[in-house]
Amino acid sequence: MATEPALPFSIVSVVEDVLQKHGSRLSDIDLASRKAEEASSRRNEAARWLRNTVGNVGGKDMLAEPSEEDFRIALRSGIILCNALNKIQPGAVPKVVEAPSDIDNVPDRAALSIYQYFENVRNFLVTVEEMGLPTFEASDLEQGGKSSRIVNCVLALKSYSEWKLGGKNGLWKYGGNPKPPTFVKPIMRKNSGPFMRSLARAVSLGDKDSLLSDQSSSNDAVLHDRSEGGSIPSLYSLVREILHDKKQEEIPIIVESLLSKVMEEFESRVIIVQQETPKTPREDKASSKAGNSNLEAISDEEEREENEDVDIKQKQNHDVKYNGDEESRSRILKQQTIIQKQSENIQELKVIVHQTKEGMHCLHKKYREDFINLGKHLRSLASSASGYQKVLEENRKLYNQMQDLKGNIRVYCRVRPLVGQPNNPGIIRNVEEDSISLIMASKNGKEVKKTFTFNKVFGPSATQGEVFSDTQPLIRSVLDGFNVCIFAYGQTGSGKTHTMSGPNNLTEETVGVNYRALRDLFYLSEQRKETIHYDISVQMLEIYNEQVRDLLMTETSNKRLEIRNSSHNNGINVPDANLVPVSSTADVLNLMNLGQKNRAVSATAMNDRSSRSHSCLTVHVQGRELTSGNSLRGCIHLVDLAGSERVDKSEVIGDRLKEAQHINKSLSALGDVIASLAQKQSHVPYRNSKLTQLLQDSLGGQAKTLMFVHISPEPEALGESISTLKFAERVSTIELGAARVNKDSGEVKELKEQIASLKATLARVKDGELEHFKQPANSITDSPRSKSQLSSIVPANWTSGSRKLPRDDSSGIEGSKKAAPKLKRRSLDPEEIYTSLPTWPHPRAGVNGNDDDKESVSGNWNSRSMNRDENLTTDESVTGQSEVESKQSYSPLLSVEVATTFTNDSDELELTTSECSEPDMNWQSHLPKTTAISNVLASRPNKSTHYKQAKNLETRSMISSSTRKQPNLVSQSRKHSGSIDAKRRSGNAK
Ligand SMILES: Nc1ncnc2c1ncn2[C@@H]1O[C@H](COP(=O)(O)OP(=O)(O)OP(=O)(O)O)[C@@H](O)[C@H]1O
Repeated sequence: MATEPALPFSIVSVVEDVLQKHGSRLSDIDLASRKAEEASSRRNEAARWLRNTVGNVGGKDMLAEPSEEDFRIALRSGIILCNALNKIQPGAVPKVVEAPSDIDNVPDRAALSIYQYFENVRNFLVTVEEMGLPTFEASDLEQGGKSSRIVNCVLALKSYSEWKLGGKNGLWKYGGNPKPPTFVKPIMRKNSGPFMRSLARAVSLGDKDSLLSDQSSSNDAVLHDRSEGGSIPSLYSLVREILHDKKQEEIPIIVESLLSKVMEEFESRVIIVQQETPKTPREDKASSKAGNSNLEAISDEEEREENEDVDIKQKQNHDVKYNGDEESRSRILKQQTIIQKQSENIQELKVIVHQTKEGMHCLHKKYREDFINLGKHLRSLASSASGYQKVLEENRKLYNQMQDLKGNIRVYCRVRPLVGQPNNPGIIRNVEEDSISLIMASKNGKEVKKTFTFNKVFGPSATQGEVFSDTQPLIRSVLDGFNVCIFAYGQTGSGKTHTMSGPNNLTEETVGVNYRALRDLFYLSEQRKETIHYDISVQMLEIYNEQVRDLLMTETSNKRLEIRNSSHNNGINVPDANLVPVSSTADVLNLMNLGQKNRAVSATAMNDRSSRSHSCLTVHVQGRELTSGNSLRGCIHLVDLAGSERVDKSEVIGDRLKEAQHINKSLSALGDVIASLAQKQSHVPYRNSKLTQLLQDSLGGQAKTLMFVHISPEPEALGESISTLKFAERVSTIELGAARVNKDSGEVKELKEQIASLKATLARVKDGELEHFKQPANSITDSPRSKSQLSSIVPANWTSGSRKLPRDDSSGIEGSKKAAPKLKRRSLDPEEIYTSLPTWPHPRAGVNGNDDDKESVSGNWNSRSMNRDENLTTDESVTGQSEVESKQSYSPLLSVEVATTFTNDSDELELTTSECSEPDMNWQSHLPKTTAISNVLASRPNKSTHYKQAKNLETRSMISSSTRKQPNLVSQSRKHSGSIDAKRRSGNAK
């Protein structure tokens, strides 16, 4: 509920002003007669009441209308007063000294009066004061005293008596004019407080009636406590100061006049105040709100704070208005000013806070929008990344499909330039992109041009880089989990080693396929490192006289290495050979250097550095997809075959002859395998030679094969060249099924490894290879033996990425040169190469640094690997069974016959010897081509007349002369197979 606001001025201030304005005139008022009348009236009233109450005292009655002197004398003894008091309140004065009945006879009347005076008057005054009634001084009973105060006291008693007789209870409050403290020291009794407090309350703010009644009326009694305030002492003193020297009878008139003036002043001030009353803070706030839209957002809390401020101000205003102290008023005004300024500052701060909140809100909104947009952007990026991965997968798949369409056996032909005559074409007449024409002399002396077609033909001027550019896609397939075989075929001196390794003096331009292939592997694996982790390791093997040797051994060892089923050994078919991890091309060069040093080479009549052994650099790649954990493995065999020329030209005897026989045998076995693959026979005779065993996992439907056929342009090499080209042309017509990627999920891979390990252990136990059982050495880093070998191969400071063989390695090369003075070997010293190779950018990096994105890993690895797993055959070592097969399939012709014989048998042997015998292989029938290849091989010129030794004839009998002469190869081969076998057996017996 709303309360009336306090007035901005006090009663005291009004009375002060009125007194200042009219005080002098008040004193001029002649009120003597009125005062006298009023005093007489009041005295008579008091006298009558005493008379009625006390009656006769001492035989004398109080006069009804006594004079002032009579009234004083009558009361001077105190007896009437005490008796009157006891009448009102019995026992109030316990002992009243009565005057003797014969008071007139008392000798010392004056002394008795004094006695009475002291006892009765004192008791009366004390009691009256305790009752809260106005008192008077004892001297007022003497002559010259103020009888008006005695009258007041009596009238107060009368009023009290009437109040009490009226049956009222509680505290009786007297509003009369008490005795001023300045006249006499008040007698402070314990019960005097209530009377003084009631008087003080009566003269309070707005209680002008009580104030006036105090001074004027005889009905001075009941006043109501209606106000509170702290102005009583000031107001009291002001009025008292005006009235104290006035006569009793003048007071009512003075007060009346004063009151009227005060009323006028008061009313005028109220009017002024009402006119000047400022708008309330709430109204201010409302108008401020209307004018300032910014403040509309001020919260309720702020409004409450504002109201509190306003309340404080009002309270302070109130204090100021009602506090007459100018000093405190100015102090409060200062505080108000400060508060006002602070309030303004607060308002400014509130505006700033409001604006800041608005800004924060906007920022929050903006950030939220940005966040949402960022999320959308991220989602689209994630979607794009996912799509990109799918595109990559598809790209890889298409890439490998494209490779498949090109054929999994590809044949490239390369013609070496004529030695010392680079511009002399020799027997080569024309070289196209995919064909080569030779000039042959016919029987009648005319020249006959013979053309052969291949996947690619490189003329004498083709560079090493050009040759490799068409090989590169196969290298990438290795990282996609395919097996690849690249081998160089051709007669001695035709340039096989030049293509695979490079010439004697290696430069950036002249390094061969081996080095470039590994460099590509490292480059691509680095590009794919975000998705796939690759481990690359290398083996170097040599097949010499049908014995497998480790070219990475550091000590001379005649230990025969066994070739095993690679599926049992994590893709490694010669587990006992050193397998050296490599991480840079420098590692590769060092290893190739070591292998070159260990390679068995021997002099021949045709080429002082021709190798009479097959060398094979095998690179094993293990990949692990970082996201899925799937693993894949691929390997590439880089084979530099021994010379394919016929033995009679080599003019060798003894050991050289034996070497030639083994070489021919292995090359014939290679021809058998390829012919079988062309026939899509269920059995492929891989076991007929160490070479085909070694390359088994990289020949056929599981792999991609590239044959480099090398041709010498010399006229005297024409026969060998024609023979080689015919063989190669037939091979180039072979179409195999799609290659399969070797990819296992992590679980399948683990299980397969366990199975392979168990079966390998079982096989070794059967073979009595307990030592191997105890120390399986799949990797040079896995077995102590391999580690010791590695430490002997590699110096202690040879670490990955910076491996270099010491300088004295070249002395080792020199040593080998001394051992074989006719032989040269090319330098693979990394330092030599590096000094001649300033920088070696990736061939395609300059065009598009993201080749891998274009040609990448194939898809559906899992499905393929699962199919492959399901088709796993009985696990038996491929070793130890070649004898059986060699009897059945010795030459291409025989292989056709044998295949025809065994195709429907599907004996266990076939199932266990080749994964190519899987029933789901997509072989195509090319029977006429089979005849053709037979013709190619059979149509080799009968060089028996050139053989200078009878043993050479036996060697050449691998391809039956009678068969070669017959066009119907199949029937003829069948017809003569028995005699061929007889010849071979005879030769073997010799
Ligand atoms: N394309 C070529 N360009 C230039 N020189 C070549 C080329 N091919 C081979 N030669 C050179 O011909 C010679 C014989 O080559 P290479 O040793 O590579 O023959 P090969 O077939 O490996 O012989 P072998 O069977 O005895 O190992 C070497 O001096 C070699 O540098």
